[in-house]
Amino acid sequence: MAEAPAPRTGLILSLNSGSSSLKISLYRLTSQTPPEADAPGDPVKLVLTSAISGISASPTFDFSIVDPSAIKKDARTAKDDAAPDVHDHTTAFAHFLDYLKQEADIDRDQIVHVCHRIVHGGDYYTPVIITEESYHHIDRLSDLAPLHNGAALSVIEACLETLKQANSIAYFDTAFHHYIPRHISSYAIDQDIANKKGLHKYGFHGLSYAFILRVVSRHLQKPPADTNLIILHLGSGASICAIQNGKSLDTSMGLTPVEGLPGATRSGAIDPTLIFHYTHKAGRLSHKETGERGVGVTQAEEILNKQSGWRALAGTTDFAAVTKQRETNPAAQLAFDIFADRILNYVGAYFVKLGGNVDAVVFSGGIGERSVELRDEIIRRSACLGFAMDEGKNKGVRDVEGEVVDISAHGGQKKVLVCRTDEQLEMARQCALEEKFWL
Ligand SMILES: Nc1ncnc2c1ncn2[C@@H]1O[C@H](COP(=O)(O)OP(=O)(O)O)[C@@H](O)[C@H]1O
Ligand SMILES: CC(=O)OP(=O)(O)O
Ligand SMILES: [Mg+2]
Repeated sequence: MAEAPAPRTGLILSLNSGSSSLKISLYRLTSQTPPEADAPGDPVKLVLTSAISGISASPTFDFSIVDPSAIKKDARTAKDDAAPDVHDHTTAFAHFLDYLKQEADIDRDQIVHVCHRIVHGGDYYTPVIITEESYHHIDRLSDLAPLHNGAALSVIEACLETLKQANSIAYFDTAFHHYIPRHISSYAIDQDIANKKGLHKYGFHGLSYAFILRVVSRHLQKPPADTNLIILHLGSGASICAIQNGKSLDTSMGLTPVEGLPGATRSGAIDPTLIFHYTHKAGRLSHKETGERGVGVTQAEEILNKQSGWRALAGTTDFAAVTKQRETNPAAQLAFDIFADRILNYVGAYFVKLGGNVDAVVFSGGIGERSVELRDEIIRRSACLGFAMDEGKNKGVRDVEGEVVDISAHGGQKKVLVCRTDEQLEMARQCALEEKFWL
């Protein structure tokens, strides 16, 4: 007789090191027995959530306990929104651990797995437990994601030190894009060199796209494998993905997250030779602090990743401020207009690539979920593709309540949706369902 699987207990901590934020969620398993992958409901239940935003500008801190049984009796009542002692992902994580100790009735030893969002996985396409080998693999890719991999590794190091009993597991943004057809993921360069050095489109925000595909297809009452979408993930880093029959067909980011749309501090796509006219020191190593772990990047990479985007155009990394300042500040108007223009380039191209077979255009990410003005601009200007939005519904969505909100105009041929993405839940869910992590 087959042996019954061991009961599963414990907590899963999910950490999402974004370029401007550290988002953290803690979950309990909903069942001690292994759930089916297609079972309704989530295999995990949220206990608490925390976010440190604006990490390198003016950090703010949010901490909220969802499960009342996890609230500590003598919790301090003051909850600081500013986090002056935070200046990078390591100090952000330390700030969270301090709050966890003070506010939550949680035995840290119950945390069995810590899921880490790793932006660049190179040729790793499935989640891996952090070992010396996988750690060095991620480290070697740091210069292909200079705002991300190093920051995530610093948080991994802190976890290995403070949560010794837990496995640290890496989940890769790049995995979702693994099956992009070769003629779309290849650059028109010497293929021997491209293959030897892994120079192709990887694509990012994959955990977000996986989450959105799942909840939007459920909302549309279609199997994911029959769902076709144009998803806009617009945050400090912004990208767009064309989903055909539940798979990534194309996405705007490339070898690195700098390709495609501009962002808070990133240029987005430029003529690749521009950088040599911008500075004659493009290839030299940057003398500036190159991230928490001092990853060596060139001046070109420093300029295109950290000194461009809204920061360079409008003097702020906050797109809400860019939007607000438009009336009085032409530089802010230019930043807004450039973003809208580049987004429209992809909406048009992906609509054509999908042969017009698009169930919905979906807005997500910090900007996509909150900017009434940007959604209005994009949908108004893509009306020729059959998208139409209800102005009242659009204005009503400041913060998405629930996972998906339909803001389409009545009678519109194609749906316009806003989806609150949740990369932490996507990782925790995959972790709970992955048998090999629970043996
Ligand atoms: N009300 C708002 N209107 C427009 N943009 C906003 C608003 N609130 C937040 N944002 C933008 O969202 C960005 C954060 O996006 P998010 O996806 O959470 O970040 P990250 O890229 O670090 O994961 C902020 O930098 C800010 O520009
Ligand atoms: C890939 C990327 O740019 O991620 P984020 O938007 O979280 O910084
Ligand atoms: Mg993000």
